[in-house]
Amino acid sequence: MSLPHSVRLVEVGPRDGLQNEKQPISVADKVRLTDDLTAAGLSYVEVGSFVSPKWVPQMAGSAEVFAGIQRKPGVTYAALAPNMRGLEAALEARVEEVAVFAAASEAFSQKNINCSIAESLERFVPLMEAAKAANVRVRGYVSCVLGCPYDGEVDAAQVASVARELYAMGCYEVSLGDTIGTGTAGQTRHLINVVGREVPRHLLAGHFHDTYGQALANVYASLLEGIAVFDSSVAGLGGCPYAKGATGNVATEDVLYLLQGLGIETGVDMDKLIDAGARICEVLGKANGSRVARARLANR
Ligand SMILES: CC(C)(COP(=O)([O-])OP(=O)([O-])OC[C@H]1O[C@@H](n2cnc3c(N)ncnc32)[C@H](O)[C@@H]1OP(=O)([O-])[O-])[C@@H](O)C(=O)NCCC(=O)NCCSC(=O)C[C@@](C)(O)CC(=O)[O-]
Repeated sequence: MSLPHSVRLVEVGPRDGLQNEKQPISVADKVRLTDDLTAAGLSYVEVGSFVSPKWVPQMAGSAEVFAGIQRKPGVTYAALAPNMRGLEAALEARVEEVAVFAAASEAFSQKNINCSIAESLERFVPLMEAAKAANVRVRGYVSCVLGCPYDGEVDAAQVASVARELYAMGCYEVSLGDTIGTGTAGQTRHLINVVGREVPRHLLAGHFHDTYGQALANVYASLLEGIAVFDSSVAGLGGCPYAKGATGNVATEDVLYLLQGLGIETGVDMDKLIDAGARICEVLGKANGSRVARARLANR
């Protein structure tokens, strides 16, 4: 299969990247991060989550963040919503798209959203109907597609089954999450082949965490399988509360560098993106998780 001509980057830094940070981060800093990312040319940003603040305290101020951002035409500002309550809050905050999230492993589903996989899918049905009535598109996530911190190996057929359910209930795209970053390129290609029998490949996205340093290889393996949408996080922000030692998502700067080298269009400006990552790392007092950003910043 030939490589795609263009790729859509789904920037998840303000949500997946920040959700596990223990230190307080001001609404102003979250707003600035989102605005910096869209100024760099990113056309899709997951800004926050409308989940229980007891479960994810860092996302509690998402409505305020949505109220503060400068909405640019052509940019989609999205958020997670796990249930009807989350959807209602998201609609009130004028979220343009929501994402529901299920898991391919039972143990992770219980730990993350306190219910079984089947229960989570049932819970999404009224949410999907209400979102459709409000003219809001819904993206679906499947977590633990290449391994679970509790159950270990995850069968690709199980991932395909959950992805098929999300697609059948109306998710316009299904993002496959290697939550603990243990997957390899060979496993990724196999996964896409199996899931691709249930959901058309052009409606699949790759969401790779970099815990084992395999994320960029997995992005490339996915490109070879015809995937053209990738979730990534500026400066490689993030972690996973359920996987000790987990790092963040693949860094947006590193994915952009890979894509530029392949001549694949994204519409993102590397220098502005690096500035956005450098700024939020300064706010967090954290090292930059992007190898490309570190190299470029050292040479400025
Ligand atoms: C799903 C629930 C709510 C179930 O949580 P629960 O405790 O089973 O639900 P509940 O209905 O009994 O509600 C418990 C409390 O939360 C409140 N509540 C209930 N819903 C909401 C809501 N929407 N917004 C605000 N508050 C809410 C509700 O009102 C109640 O408040 P209380 O009466 O105790 O004061 C909870 O488990 C939860 O919020 N989980 C979120 C977990 C999460 O956000 N995880 C991170 C995102 S997923 C991810 O990162 C993976 C991904 C997507 O990136 C892909 C990958 O890498 O794998």
